[in-house]
Amino acid sequence: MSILKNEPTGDDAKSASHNHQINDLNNGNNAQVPAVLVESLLFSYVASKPIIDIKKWQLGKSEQVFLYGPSGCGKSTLLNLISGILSPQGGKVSVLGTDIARLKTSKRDRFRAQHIGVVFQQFNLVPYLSVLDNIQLAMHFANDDSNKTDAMKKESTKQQRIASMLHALQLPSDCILQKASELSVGQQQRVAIARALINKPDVLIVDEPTSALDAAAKDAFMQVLTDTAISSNAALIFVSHDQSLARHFKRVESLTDINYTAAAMPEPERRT
Ligand SMILES: Nc1ncnc2c1ncn2[C@@H]1O[C@H](COP(=O)(O)OP(=O)(O)OP(=O)(O)O)[C@@H](O)[C@H]1O
Repeated sequence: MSILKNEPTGDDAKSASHNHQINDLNNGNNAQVPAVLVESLLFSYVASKPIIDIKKWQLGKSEQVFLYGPSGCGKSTLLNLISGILSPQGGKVSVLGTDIARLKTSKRDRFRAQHIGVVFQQFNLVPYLSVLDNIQLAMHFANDDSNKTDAMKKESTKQQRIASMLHALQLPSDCILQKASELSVGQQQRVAIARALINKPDVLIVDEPTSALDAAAKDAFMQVLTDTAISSNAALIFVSHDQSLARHFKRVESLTDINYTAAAMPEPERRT
């Protein structure tokens, strides 16, 4: 599925903005800089109950990891820290060398839109919008007005790019104008991947979106997800409690092994 790398796009604008931002911030275009680096990370929702305590964890550029752990061990919390939705009380998360929590809100939102793609458990598609509009919304948030090129502005180019992405994800071309709510669960998952990848993120974060699928559909979803992440050159963090999905990954880790707090928590699933 090399089309994701070859289609005509507003990439010039994106990479100019990308390089400028990364050079400015922390020299993140250096191949040595990991996609994600977690150092001495501490987070709690309430002071007396720390949820995340990770000394060091990292993910290389284009690397794929399966991170599993029981319900409540902090998987979604960690993903929210990595994507800058939550800010830690201690330590830091660097994405491409940038300490995302230290960016001002508007820069953080732009950085997230340009460099991080997220597929949520519930997909978070806008149900009454078409597939096209759902994906264009993500493109809009990543758009850097100061670096817009004519190509990026052209509606037809955007639509062509979305159509290529949907094709790569094996979605029928006529679904592009359908409302998200009219699609099957499996189709919605693929649209959620398309939306997460449309801005060519450096890091793709996927939070257990397979629970509604049967075994065969899960396998097909995992295959298309990992293939698309590879062809997009995105590092992939996939979290789940379902260890049967681990076989799709070379790197498999338990969050309870890297998170001191989770390891110390009395989880019902580990007591049995
Ligand atoms: N907004 C919040 N305020 C307070 N506590 C929270 C909040 N969100 C999550 N928690 C708690 O933090 C812990 C970790 O939650 P989190 O959602 O990260 O776990 P998870 O591993 O993703 O779980 P699941 O697999 O069920 O989605 C849980 O004990 C949860 O109750």
